Amino acid sequence: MYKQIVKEDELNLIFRNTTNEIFVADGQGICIQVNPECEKNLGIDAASLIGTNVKDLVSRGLFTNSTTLKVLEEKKPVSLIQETSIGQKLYATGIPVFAENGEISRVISTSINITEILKFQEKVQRMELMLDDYNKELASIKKTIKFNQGEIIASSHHMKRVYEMLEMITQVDSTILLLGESGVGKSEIAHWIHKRSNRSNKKLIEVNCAAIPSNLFESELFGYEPGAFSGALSSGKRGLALEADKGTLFLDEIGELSLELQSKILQFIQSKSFRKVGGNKTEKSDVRIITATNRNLEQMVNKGKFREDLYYRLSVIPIKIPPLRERKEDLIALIFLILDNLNISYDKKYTFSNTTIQSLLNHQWPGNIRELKNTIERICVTSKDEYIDLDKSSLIKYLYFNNSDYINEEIPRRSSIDNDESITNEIFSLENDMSLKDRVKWFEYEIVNRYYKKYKSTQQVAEVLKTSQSTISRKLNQVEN
Ligand SMILES: Nc1ncnc2c1ncn2[C@@H]1O[C@H](COP(=O)(O)OP(=O)(O)OP(=O)(O)O)[C@@H](O)[C@H]1O
Repeated sequence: MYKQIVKEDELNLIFRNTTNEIFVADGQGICIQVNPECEKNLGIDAASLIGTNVKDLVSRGLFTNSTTLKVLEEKKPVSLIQETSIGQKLYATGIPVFAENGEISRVISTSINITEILKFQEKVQRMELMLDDYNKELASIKKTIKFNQGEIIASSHHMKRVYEMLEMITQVDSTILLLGESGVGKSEIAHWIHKRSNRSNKKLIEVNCAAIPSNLFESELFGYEPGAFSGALSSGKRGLALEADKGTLFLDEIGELSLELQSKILQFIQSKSFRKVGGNKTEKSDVRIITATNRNLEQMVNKGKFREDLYYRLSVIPIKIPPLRERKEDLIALIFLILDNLNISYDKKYTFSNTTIQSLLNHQWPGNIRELKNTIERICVTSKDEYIDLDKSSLIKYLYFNNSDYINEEIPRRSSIDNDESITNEIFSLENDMSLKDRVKWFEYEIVNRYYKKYKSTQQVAEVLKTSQSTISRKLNQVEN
């Protein structure tokens, strides 16, 4: 049988080279031996420790919680955590060695340095707390992300006020005027109001005043009698106002109506009655009216472009929906909502990196929610991976809307312009007094108009020119009104 003989110098070698600290004291608690690891942990050399009572070392503040003292007191093995004066944290175990007389002759303490482990543990705890905070934040975002189930995203101060107002007015029948830039969500809000009103079991009829040509507007809205005009259906037409009876009539882009049509609308709002085109019978329709515009109606009233009496009738409850750039707090919720909806529609799991979210948050979104939604959709559907990591400069190529799409000022009428060629000449002429801004607007109008002549549909032009139908209608109307 192999008999293991360990020589003393070999034991010494092990004692000196172990990475665990070894501290040996006698039965009185006087230090009699330490290894180099102990010198390292305490920041003091062996000579200053050996021969000193542990009580003195503790009272000098060299370390806290002495295993030696505890073992001497309890006469059994103990384990505890110590901290040394140089900031090391040790997990120490002390073991008593008994002499034949039953007294403790030695206390052997070994320790492992757990400073780094504790730091790591602290880091993990901090991360867990952060994760907890993120989860809470996410839960609160998810609470507001319920637009489809009937909630409006209102994390920002501005939108909270709008939301409070909306909640107050859903049950009353007052006329509402929704104001705000293109794409802020006016139509969505009109639908939201209807769904919450006591008319929700009836229809909401949406009429885009800019999309229906002026000459057809009256017959579309109020209907017509058989044979009322050439090309009319022989059965006549009921009209949208009657379709909306007991429900809601939503007149979008009300600022685009001609003065003549404005008077017809005023008459209808005042009396809730109308006559079909070609008819002489008075029809009644009980509708709640919601209107919306991205125009400055007050300014239009001052310029004589909008009837003052109609303006006052419509703005019984005016609600201004702030642009996205003024409600950054809603942006994050909208990003996640749009992404969620997209994932549902395309059965995908698109996720955005922090950089992508930050780039989206930093953009001003002149086209508001519509621009945000289109951009997110473009980013996702053109991405090879479901995990999308996009920085600010890469975001630019997904933004196809241009600020001028959202400006609603009018172009001054130039009566001298009557054909394509003279328009182009005038725009580029060095002789006239037109400002650069007006020339750009005329130029835009020209492009849109030429496409309109070709396609005869604002919807198709919008698709070709990659913008919204309302933008196209507005640009056409800027000069035609
Ligand atoms: N809170 C919302 N959550 C998700 N999508 C929204 C929200 N609000 C609006 N949208 C989306 O943004 C787009 C623009 O909204 P909407 O048509 O309601 O704007 P608008 O202010 O009526 O614009 P315009 O003046 O051009 O008619 C739509 O696609 C709509 O579905």
